[in-house]
Amino acid sequence: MKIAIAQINPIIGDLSGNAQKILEMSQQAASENVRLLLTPELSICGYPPRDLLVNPSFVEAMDKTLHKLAKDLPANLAVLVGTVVKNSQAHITGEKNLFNSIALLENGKIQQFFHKRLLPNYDVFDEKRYFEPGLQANYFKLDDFNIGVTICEDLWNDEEFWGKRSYAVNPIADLGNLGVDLIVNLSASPYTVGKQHLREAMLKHSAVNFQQPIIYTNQVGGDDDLIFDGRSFALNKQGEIVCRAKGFISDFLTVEFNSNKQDLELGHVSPVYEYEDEEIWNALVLGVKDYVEKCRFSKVLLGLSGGVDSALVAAIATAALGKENVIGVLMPSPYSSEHSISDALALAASLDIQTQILPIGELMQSFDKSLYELFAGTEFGIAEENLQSRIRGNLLMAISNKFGYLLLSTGNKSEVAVGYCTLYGDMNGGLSVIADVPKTRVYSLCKWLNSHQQKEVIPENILTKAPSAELKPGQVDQDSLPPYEILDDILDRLIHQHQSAAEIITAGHEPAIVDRVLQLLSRAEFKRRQAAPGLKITDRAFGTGWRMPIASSWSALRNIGV
Ligand SMILES: NC(=O)c1ccc[n+]([C@@H]2O[C@H](COP(=O)([O-])OP(=O)(O)OC[C@H]3O[C@@H](n4cnc5c(N)ncnc54)[C@H](O)[C@@H]3O)[C@@H](O)[C@H]2O)c1
Ligand SMILES: Nc1ncnc2c1ncn2[C@@H]1O[C@H](COP(=O)(O)O)[C@@H](O)[C@H]1O
Ligand SMILES: N[C@@H](CCC(=O)O)C(=O)O
Ligand SMILES: O=P(O)(O)OP(=O)(O)O
Repeated sequence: MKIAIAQINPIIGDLSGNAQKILEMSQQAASENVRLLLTPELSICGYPPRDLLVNPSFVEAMDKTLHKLAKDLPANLAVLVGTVVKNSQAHITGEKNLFNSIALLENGKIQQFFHKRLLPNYDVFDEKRYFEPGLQANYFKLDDFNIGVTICEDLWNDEEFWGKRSYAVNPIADLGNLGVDLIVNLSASPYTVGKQHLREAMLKHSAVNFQQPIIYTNQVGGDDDLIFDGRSFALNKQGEIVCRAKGFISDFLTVEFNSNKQDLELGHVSPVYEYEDEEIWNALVLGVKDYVEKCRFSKVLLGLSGGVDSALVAAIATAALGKENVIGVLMPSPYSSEHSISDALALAASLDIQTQILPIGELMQSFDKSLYELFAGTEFGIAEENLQSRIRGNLLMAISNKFGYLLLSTGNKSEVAVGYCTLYGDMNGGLSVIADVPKTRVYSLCKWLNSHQQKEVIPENILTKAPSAELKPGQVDQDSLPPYEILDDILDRLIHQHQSAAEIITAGHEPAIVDRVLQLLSRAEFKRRQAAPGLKITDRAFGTGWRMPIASSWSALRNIGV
C-alpha cells in the first residue's frame, strides 16, 4: 500500500485555500496510485488558530469546508485531514467545546473522526484553553490494514525515552497493545534548534520499543512568531529512517507499506542540515517570507547602521523576499563614524538592495531646541541619546506608512534580554527578525553565510569592528554590557537551563556580573511586552511562551539564597 505525506504550508484561517492545497496534493497522490494521504494537524485551518476557535462561525466554516473537500477528493484515495469537532458533551460543567481531531475522508464523505488525546499546554502551546482530550485509542481499517492514528503530542509521552511520564495515558502503547500494523502521526511541531534530532531519536525509540512503523507528517511555514520546519519522516520497525521530506518548504513524498514484511520500504530521504547555522538561517528566511506574505506586504524596510545586526537582518530579508523588496535606510547623526556609513553602503551594494540616506543632525538640533529650557542645567544622558533612536524610528515608520512597507526590527536576543534598546525607537517595527538570536549567534550566522556563499556577503569590517550604538562619541556596547560571550553564556544558563544565580557563579561567572544581568533581564520585561513579535528559534523565546510578570522583584533575591 502506497502512503503519501502532504507537507503543506497552510495559511491560518484560509479554509478554502488550505483545502485547495490538500486537494492538489490529493490529485498528485491519486496520479501516483497512493491509497492513503496524510496532512498535518489542523491542516484545514492551519496551526495554531488560537482564539479564532472561540468563534462558532469559524468552527462551522471549517465543517463546511471539510464536507466540500470530501466531495472533491479523487476516488480510491483516503485522506486524513486535521480539523476540530464539537464536543457533544460540552454542556457538562468543566468540559470544553472542542476536540482537536483528524477526519478520515473517503468516498465523498467524512467516514470517521479521531480526537487528540494528549493536549500540550507548555511553552507556546495552549491547547487546554480550547480542547477536551479524546479518551479512546484511535485507529481504522483501510483495506486489510489496521492504521493507528495519533496527533502530534500523542507521541510525546514515551516514558522510557524521557525517563519520566508526562501524561497518565500513552497513546502509542495503547496502539501497540491493539496490534495495529502502522502508526501515523499528524503534527504541527514548531521549529527549534536541534528539534529534528530530538523528534527522530524519540520516534526511533518508540518504533523499536513498540515494534511499529511510524509515519510522521509535519506542517511547514511561518505563523507569526512560530516557524514550522516540515521535515516529515517515516521509520521502519527497526527505527531506521526510510524517508524524510525537505526542511522549510512544502513537500510531497510517498512511502510503501510492504504487506509481506509488515513494514515500510526505503524511500526518498532528504538530507539533514550539517550546521546549526545553516538550519537557523533557513528557519529565519522562511519566518520572514511567510510573515511578510501572509500579512500581504510585498516590501520591507529597515535602518542600516553599518552594524552586524542590521546587516544580518537585511541579508535574511533579501534571501526571503528578493533584493528588489528590501530598502535600507541610512540615518547618520553627528556621532556616526565614517565607517558606519561606508559599511552600510558596502553591505547594501553586496546585497544589491536600494538605499535612502536621511541624515538626522538637523532633527536632533530641533528636538534639542524644543527641550532646551526644560532640560536646562541637566547633563547630556539617556534622554538625549534615545532621541536619536526615536528620530530614526519615526522616520522609518513614516516611510512604512507612506509606502506600505513593513518595518523590520533588528534587535538581537542578548539586547532584548537586557533592555539594550530604545522603546519607540529602534524597537519600532512589525516583525523582530533576530529577537531569539543571541549576539554570538548573530556573528556565527554571518560567518556561515560568507563561507556558504564563498564571498563577503557581510563585509568583513562589519564582523570585526566593536559593536556600537553610536549614541554618543566613541560609545561601544561593551562600555555598558559584559563581553557578549559572557553575557550570552549567563543568559543561556538563566533562560534555557533555568539555573540559579548560585549555579551560574559556581560555573565560574563573576557574582557582580551575574547580579547585574539578572537585574537587567528582569527590569527589561516591560520593554519586551511592547516589542514586535519575534521569530522563535529556541526552546525559550521572548514570545507567546514567555509569560513573566513586569512588576516583580524576584531577580533581586539572590542574596537570600534562592
Ligand atoms: N536605541 C539604540 O539604538 C540603543 C542601542 C543599544 C543600546 N541602547 C541603550 O538602551 C538603553 C535605552 O535607555 P532606556 O532603557 O533608559 O530608555 P527607554 O526609553 O527605552 O526605556 C525607559 C523608559 O521606559 C519607561 N519605563 C520604565 N520602566 C517601566 C515599566 N516598568 N513599565 C512601563 N514603562 C517603563 C519609562 O518611560 C522610561 O523612561 C540605553 O542604555 C541605551 O544606551 C540603545
Ligand atoms: N546610523 C543609523 N542609520 C540607520 N539605522 C540606524 C543607525 N543607527 C542605528 N540604526 C538602527 O537602529 C538599530 C539599533 O542600532 P544599534 O547600533 O544596535 O544601537 C540598528 O540595527 C539600525 O536598524
Ligand atoms: N511536543 C510537541 C507538541 C506539538 C503539538 O502537539 O502540537 C512539539 O513540540 O512538537
Ligand atoms: O544593530 P546594529 O546593526 O547597529 O549592530 P551593532 O549593535 O552591532 O552595531
